Amino acid sequence: MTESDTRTIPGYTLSRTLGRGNTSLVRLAVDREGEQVALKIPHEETLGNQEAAERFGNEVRLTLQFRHPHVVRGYAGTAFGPGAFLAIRYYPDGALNEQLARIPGRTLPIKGGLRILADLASALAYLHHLGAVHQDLKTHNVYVDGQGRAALGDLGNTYFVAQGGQVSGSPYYMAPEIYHGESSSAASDVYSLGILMYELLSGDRPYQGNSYEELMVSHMTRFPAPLTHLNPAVSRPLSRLAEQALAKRPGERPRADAIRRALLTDLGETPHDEVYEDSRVSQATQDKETGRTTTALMGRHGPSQPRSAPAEAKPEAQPEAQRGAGWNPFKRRK
Ligand SMILES: Nc1ncnc2c1ncn2[C@@H]1O[C@H](COP(=O)(O)OP(=O)(O)OP(=O)(O)O)[C@@H](O)[C@H]1O
Repeated sequence: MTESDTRTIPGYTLSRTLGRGNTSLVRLAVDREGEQVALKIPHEETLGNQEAAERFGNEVRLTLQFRHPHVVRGYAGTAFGPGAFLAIRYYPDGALNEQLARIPGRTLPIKGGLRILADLASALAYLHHLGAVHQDLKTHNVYVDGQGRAALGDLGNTYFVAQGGQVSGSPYYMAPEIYHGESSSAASDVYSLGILMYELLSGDRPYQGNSYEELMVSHMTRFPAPLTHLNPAVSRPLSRLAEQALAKRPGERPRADAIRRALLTDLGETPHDEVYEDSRVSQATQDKETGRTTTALMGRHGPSQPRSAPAEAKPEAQPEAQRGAGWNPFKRRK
């Protein structure tokens, strides 16, 4: 039992633990309106480490700021200090990796997979439209509701390109240029989406490796079989787009919105242009769908300082990469 297990958050009745990540403990809770929410409570070590605390503060700030049906909805939060927390929409089935682990063969019905991917492409197109990059698209950060609609969560590493940010990513999903130590971009998010397309539509991630170095070589030098060969239910145009999303050069990758359109076409729908609400945060706004008041209680935080991004993503700057034993291809490199 840690300090985050015993903390109380004013205004919420806490119940069972939903999960425990590297940054926070996630508890099911009921708010003042009697609605269930997931409460993210940072670990003591997170609050005690400036970089981790800033990442949590960033997640609170951006989750409350962004407004999109396929970005996990934030209801309230405190970004910094001993009372830091984030209240978000509760997903009873947990994260997508946990859902997949319960499905034999880890393979979703084709329409379910296409729908999740279309929702995620829509979320990325929205972030990219705002000039932001997510940097950590993976099944662990995707939440799917009872209707099979997906939302992208975990915005701790998201940053606005114009303001600069620290490069990060998870080895299974990381674009070649990030392995090279270059900056992340909308195109590196699209690469991660390409990996997810293979994962959800073929049942396997396209690049494998038993160490950081093996996985890096795989991302940099190999080319996966066309998706349509692995799953004939995938149309040729979509298969081609998935291959392009995995282009080694960022400039050759399609935009997230083009992938959204192709996915909707495969679902038999006519893709329309998406119109975005103004996402600038107001301190207290009414949520249109739920009527719930969203309150952003923000402590000392602001846009992160521009940093020289690439250095920390370089393999040589990753001690875990050399250790081998602690190797976890899902773990965010930061
Ligand atoms: N909105 C939610 N609804 C239901 N369960 C959730 C929700 N958010 C998180 N969880 C559960 O809590 C676990 C930990 O959450 P998460 O991975 O976001 O933690 P974190 O510490 O913020 O992330 P990281 O480990 O990437 O730093 C998830 O794997 C999931 O099981």
